[in-house]
Amino acid sequence: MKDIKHYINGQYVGSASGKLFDNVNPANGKLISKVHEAGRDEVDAAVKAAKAALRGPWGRMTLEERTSILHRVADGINARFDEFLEAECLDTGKPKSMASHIDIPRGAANFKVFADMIKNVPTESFEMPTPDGTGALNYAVRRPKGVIGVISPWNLPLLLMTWKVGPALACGNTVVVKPSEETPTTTALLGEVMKEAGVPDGVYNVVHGFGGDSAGAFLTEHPQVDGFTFTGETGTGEVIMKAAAKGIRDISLELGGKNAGLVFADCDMDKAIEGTMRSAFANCGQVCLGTERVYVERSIFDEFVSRLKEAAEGLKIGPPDDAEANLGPLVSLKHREKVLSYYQKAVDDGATVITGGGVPDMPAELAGGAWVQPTIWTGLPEDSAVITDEIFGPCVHLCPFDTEEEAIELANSLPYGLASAIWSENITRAHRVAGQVEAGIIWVNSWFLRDLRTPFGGSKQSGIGREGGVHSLEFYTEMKNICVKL
Ligand SMILES: NC(=O)C1=CN([C@@H]2O[C@H](COP(=O)(O)OP(=O)(O)OC[C@H]3O[C@@H](n4cnc5c(N)ncnc54)[C@H](O)[C@@H]3O)[C@@H](O)[C@H]2O)C=CC1
Ligand SMILES: O=C(O)/C=C/C=C(\O)C(=O)O
Repeated sequence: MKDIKHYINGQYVGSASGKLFDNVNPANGKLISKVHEAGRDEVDAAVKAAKAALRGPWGRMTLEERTSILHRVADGINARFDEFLEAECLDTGKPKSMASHIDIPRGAANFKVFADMIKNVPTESFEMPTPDGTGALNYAVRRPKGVIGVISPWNLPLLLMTWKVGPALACGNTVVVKPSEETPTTTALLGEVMKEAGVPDGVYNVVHGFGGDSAGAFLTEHPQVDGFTFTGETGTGEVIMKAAAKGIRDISLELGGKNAGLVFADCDMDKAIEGTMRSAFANCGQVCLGTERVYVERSIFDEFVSRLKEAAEGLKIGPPDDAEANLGPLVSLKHREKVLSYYQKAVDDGATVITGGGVPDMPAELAGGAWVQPTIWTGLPEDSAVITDEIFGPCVHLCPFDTEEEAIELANSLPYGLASAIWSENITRAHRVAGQVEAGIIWVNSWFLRDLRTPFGGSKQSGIGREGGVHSLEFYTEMKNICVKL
């Protein structure tokens, strides 16, 4: 049985405690590997290696050298594409058809895009008058922030981890990554690619383990980490924020959501159905940008419900290797328990179950997997927990509205503000509504269309800060102003 070790200072090392935990395939419940759980000592060694590497060859490299290495990292991921794909799909159960188009290519792109960006983004400069008439020149330079603690989730493991590691390294930082305990493999594998690409030892470190009282907490409590970037649940974000406050460390938090889709009667129905299918069911509903509540203008409500039902019932549930499958399992049986508890709650709160609501029949070899049916409800009151909580499953509640004002009010009614999808062919309305929905990311007539140069993050309880484009560079660097009296 394969064991997955930490990657510290350029070496794979096991835990001194000998503590290992199981990494289970969610498609069949079988053990994939054993994973070393880091104690405080391994986390300390990783942070110290990262600190030392800042002063080593990495810190002395020219921008050109550093960015060429990051291009080699991207090329290295692509060269081992099938290995990354296999590992990601074993850990998550997601269809290979999806991971080969989204997860793995984005893992490589996250290095290339930010390596190119850091070379091309200017900094500011201001000339100023002085009383003696000679003047002064101010100019800003970027310096790395230091050691960045990266705590990443399980839903898009390689994509979301590299979304942080790519810009952090492009800006000259070093990192200690704590991947989700559910999906450790691709983060571990990336250590090999880093080595092959010539990334100096200590620049990229990985420690495995859980959150509280384990590797995650040990990392956030470590005083030599200079900043933290995290994607995951809002409650976890609060805990990390508290830990970061000690020592005044910077944070970037991309947290939970309960995003609204708004479908107006003047939409292109085919596009709205196709888009809502993806925003409700892609990655088995485990995308923070997904729309678990969709409000549909009353005049097209019945048609929308029946067409979405037909499309959802056409989804093919299956394991990663099934080329026809477009719905994999949830990440774990534990997560399925949570999702199924909301399926039950929906019934208790009086929902009409349009489709799904339970566990599908699967062949015997997949019976131990974390399968759930794609589910559509109508008829729930807006204060039901099914409407107010992030479920993170393949489910959506559909609710009719009568006016644009009502749709906006419904979209804005929750304390989250991550994303929204608006469906309307009336461009004036689309702009007007987009401007009023309280969320960091609004898609009009699309969903999850990503340009990595754009600001990405949530408002309200969906996060603090923005990453993407120059916003990543802002977070991963310290801007220093140099004022020269002429
Ligand atoms: N992308 C997103 O927005 C995600 C949202 N979620 C939501 O969170 C719910 C729970 O899933 P979890 O995996 O438990 O999410 P989580 O937020 O607890 O875990 C995400 C990462 O944070 C780490 N972590 C947890 N507690 C920590 C702590 N005290 N200190 C430092 N690191 C810590 C975990 O080990 C993991 O690497 C899901 O049902 C879903 O609703 C989960 C994963 C991703
Ligand atoms: O950066 C992206 O394109 C995707 C982001 C998705 C999440 O942050 C998520 O699902 O957690």
